[in-house]
Amino acid sequence: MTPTTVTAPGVRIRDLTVVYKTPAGELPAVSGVNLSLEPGTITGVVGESGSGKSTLALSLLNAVQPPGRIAAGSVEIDGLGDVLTLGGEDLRRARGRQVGYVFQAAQNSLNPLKTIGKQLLDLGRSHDVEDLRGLVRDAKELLARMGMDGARVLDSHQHELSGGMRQRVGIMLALVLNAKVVVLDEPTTALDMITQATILRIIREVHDERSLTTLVITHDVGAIAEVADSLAVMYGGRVVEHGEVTEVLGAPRHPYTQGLIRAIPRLSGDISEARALPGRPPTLGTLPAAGCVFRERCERRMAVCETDEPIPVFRDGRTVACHAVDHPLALVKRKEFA
Ligand SMILES: Nc1ncnc2c1ncn2[C@@H]1O[C@H](COP(=O)(O)OP(=O)(O)OP(=O)(O)O)[C@@H](O)[C@H]1O
Repeated sequence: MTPTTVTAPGVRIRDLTVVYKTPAGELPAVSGVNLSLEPGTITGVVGESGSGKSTLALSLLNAVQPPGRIAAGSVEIDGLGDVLTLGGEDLRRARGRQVGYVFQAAQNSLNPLKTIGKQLLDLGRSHDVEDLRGLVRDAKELLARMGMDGARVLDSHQHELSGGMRQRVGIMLALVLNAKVVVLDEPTTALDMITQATILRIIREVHDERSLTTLVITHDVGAIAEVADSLAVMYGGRVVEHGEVTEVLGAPRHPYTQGLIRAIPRLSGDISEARALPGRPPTLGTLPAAGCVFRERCERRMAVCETDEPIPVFRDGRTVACHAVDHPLALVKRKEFA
């Protein structure tokens, strides 16, 4: 592994809106999202299926595909600029070199006809890596770092590897070009709990060793606590809460985060204490056009939630978008004197 002295870059997502074309017109899957990834940290993004996590991850690589489209916003990465203004060759180079990624279902995205080693060389050539021997050496070291026999893995086809091994190969391919920003979308999906824990630990170690800025998408709130520094909670295309992971999980403020945490089954204690969040998350077609997107499922729903979308408010190291949390009295007053 090449030691590096370069400091980790920061990433600033500003007012990001991504829409998908549907029979009912273009509808937002990500709506006005603001999120900063602090240099050298791991940010986890959690939320139920359909909350916009993968769409957000794709935006970091300007890789949203039709029928999707980035309708507004910017994604500034230190040393690279606004990724959303990059195109063609610049964008292709940035992906892999500056922003490494493992997309959802990475285990299935390897080419079944080529050995992993051949795919590694293809990747190196497509990024004009001159020292291909060095690349192979780095790949082997990374694989060894993840507890695998590098030479054997590079000689294998994907069908010769287990799910956990393929997942680690995906992570190796995301890291091997020395990208400083790494996006991992559901890196542990479909793995058993022990393998999940191992992969998350490896992600944390490699992140620290290489001084990266990392985004990890998952629907597994329990698993993310082990690996992330900060946690963003998404619902209906919005980031409804964001803060330090221990604080968000230890003292959640948004009613949705509270519900998500109550729904985690605990290994110790009564399993019946885990209470599933009532109702279902919205789809693009059922997202309300005005007001709070979570109100249908919210036990703290108020009249204002029907009409006004809550604005994210930063207080005490935490950003929360909820009328009930944000100055409930001030809102009542505002209504009274309006
Ligand atoms: N290609 C597409 N065409 C139309 N709608 C889409 C498309 N891709 C995603 N969507 C919709 O956009 C919304 C956000 O999807 P996204 O995959 O980003 O959510 P997610 O939180 O990553 O969900 P999951 O955990 O299931 O992957 C969903 O309502 C989804 O149905």
